[in-house]
This record gives sequence, structure tokens and C-alpha cells, in this order.
Amino acid sequence: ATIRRTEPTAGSGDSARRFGTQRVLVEPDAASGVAVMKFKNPPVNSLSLELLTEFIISLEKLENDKTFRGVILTSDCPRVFSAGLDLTEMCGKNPAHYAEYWKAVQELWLRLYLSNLVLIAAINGACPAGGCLISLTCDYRILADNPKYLIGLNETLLGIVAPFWFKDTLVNTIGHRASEQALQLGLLFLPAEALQVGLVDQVVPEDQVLSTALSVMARWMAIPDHARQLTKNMMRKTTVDRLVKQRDADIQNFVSFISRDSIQKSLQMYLEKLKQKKG
Ligand SMILES: CC/C=C\C/C=C\C/C=C\C/C=C/C(=O)SCCNC(=O)CCNC(=O)[C@H](O)C(C)(C)COP(=O)(O)OP(=O)(O)OC[C@H]1O[C@@H](n2cnc3c(N)ncnc32)[C@H](O)[C@@H]1OP(=O)(O)O
Repeated sequence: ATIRRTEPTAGSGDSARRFGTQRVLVEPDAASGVAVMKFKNPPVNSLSLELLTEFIISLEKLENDKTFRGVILTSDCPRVFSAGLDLTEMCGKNPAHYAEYWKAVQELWLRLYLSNLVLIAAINGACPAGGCLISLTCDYRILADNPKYLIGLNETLLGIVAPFWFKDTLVNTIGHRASEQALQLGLLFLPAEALQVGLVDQVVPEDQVLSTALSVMARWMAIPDHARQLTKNMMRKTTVDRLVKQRDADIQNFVSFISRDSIQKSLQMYLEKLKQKKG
């Protein structure tokens, strides 16, 4: 994927400078050590190969810069945090493309789930499937209180199956029984339901999502990094290791599953339905 980096905006010093790429805007505040990362892949922030690649690069840059200890993930697109994996990357392409795409999805999850940074999701829009997965990799989730902002792993509604590491991430967050129901039924939760089941940590008015994320971040930043990072590692490493041990097999599984005629048909029909919704 071709990555175009955005020019820093004119400002009064480092903390006023933006950086990032075409699809991932980064607003750093060096003084507080916190950066706000905004997805900008209109119309719905679908996780295309380009967005995944730029996300990974931006995250790596922040991880390697000791100035930054915390990142808030949010959307620059109105009403959608992320529509999840890009269905056009999984439809009508060849096995080599599916393998490349899946490797990038794995890579992003691996980096996010064990990131040394404090990650907070400021969920300011709809958050299905892969969008929900990204928020689940964060240390804390704040969802805007809007009945249109549904969140959950709805893969079964598309006729596909959430991979085991999506499932593990959900189980680690809301527990086994709630995950069993949520995954089989492809549940998309309203904000109040998401809060009740523990899928998000806070639901706040829409105009307070970012300010709440910043104040929650201050609390997490007050903890010594080494102790917090080792604790996070202790909680999450087993889950990460399960995928690391079988990364190639997981890619092969994905490629053969997604290449099936029946799955391709289901995905095409789902995409058609999304398009028809407008007309
Ligand atoms: C054995 C198992 C082994 C391996 C595992 C195998 C398979 C599992 C693989 C993967 C797991 C999948 C994870 C996913 O994330 S799949 C994606 C699921 N996402 C969704 O269901 C969300 C779909 N989108 C929506 O519901 C709405 O778009 C949304 C609520 C986000 C926003 O609604 P809004 O009314 O604002 O916009 P729309 O008019 O619906 O959409 C605008 C535009 O965007 C296109 N679109 C939407 N979502 C996607 C998407 N995910 N990918 C690509 N394109 C998308 C939509 O078609 C419209 O296009 P156009 O009409 O051309 O403008």
C-alpha cells in the first residue's frame, strides 16, 4: 500500500504539531505524553489494507517515541467509529490477497493487544465486528450515548465466523457465557446494554467522549509504566501466544474459509444489502 504522510500543521512547538498518514491522523501532546489517533477512511472507516498498514505504522512510531505513554483511538468520520474489516478486501480477490490482508489484520491485533502504551477507545460512532475488536484491544472503552452507535461482534449475521482470537478477546472482556450468546447471535449492543454486559466501561453524552477519555487517561498515566505494563502482559500474553503459535495456520484457515463459494455469496449479498439500504 502507498503511504502518504500528512504535513505537520503550523503550530507553536511539538505539542501543536500533527503527524500521521492520509488515513490515520495523529494529534500529539508531548507535554502530557498523550496522542489522539483518529481514523479517517471515509465513509465508514472500513479496515482496508491501506488503513491497517497506516495504523500499524502510526502505532509503531508512537511506541518508539518515549515521549508518548498513552494513545486515544477515535474516529474522524461522523457517526462511525469503524465498520470493521473491509468487505471488499474479502470478496472477489485471489488467495494471495486474502493471505496478505489477513496477515495485516493479525499484525494490528497483536500490536494493539500487547501494546506498552495505555490505549483508550473513544467510540464516537457505530462499532461493529472488526471495529469492536479494535476497541476490545484497548485498556478502557468509552462509548457515546447514541442509539445508532451499536457495538458487537456481529460476524454470524454475515454468515462468517469470528476467528478464535476475536472470540478470546471478547471472552477476556465480558466472560464466557455472555460471549457465547453474543457471538452465536451476532449481537450488536445498544450503549446501555454494552455497558451492562461490560463491553464498554462508560457511556457518556456524545460531546463528552473525548474529554472523558482524556480524564480517564490521566488516571492510567498516574501508574508507573513498568508495573502497569507487566500487569497487562501477565493478563494478555497467553491469549496473544495462542495466535503467535499458529499464525500461518490461521492465515491458511482464513484463506480457505473465505474462498468458499458459499461464503463469497454470503458476503456479496451482505454488501448488496448495505448498498440497497440507501435507495
Ligand atoms: C473457520 C474460521 C476461520 C477463519 C475466520 C474466517 C472468517 C472471519 C473473517 C473475518 C471476520 C470479520 C470481521 C469483520 O469486521 S466483517 C465486517 C462487518 N461489518 C459490518 O457488518 C458493518 C457493515 N456496515 C454497516 O453496518 C454500516 O455501514 C454502518 C453502521 C457502519 C454505517 O452505516 P451508514 O448508514 O452510515 O453507512 P452505509 O450507507 O451503510 O455505508 C456507506 C458505504 O460504506 C460501505 N460499507 C459499509 N461497511 C463496509 C465494510 N465493512 N466494508 C466495506 N464497505 C462497507 C457501504 O456498502 C456503503 O457503500 P456505498 O453504497 O458504495 O457508498
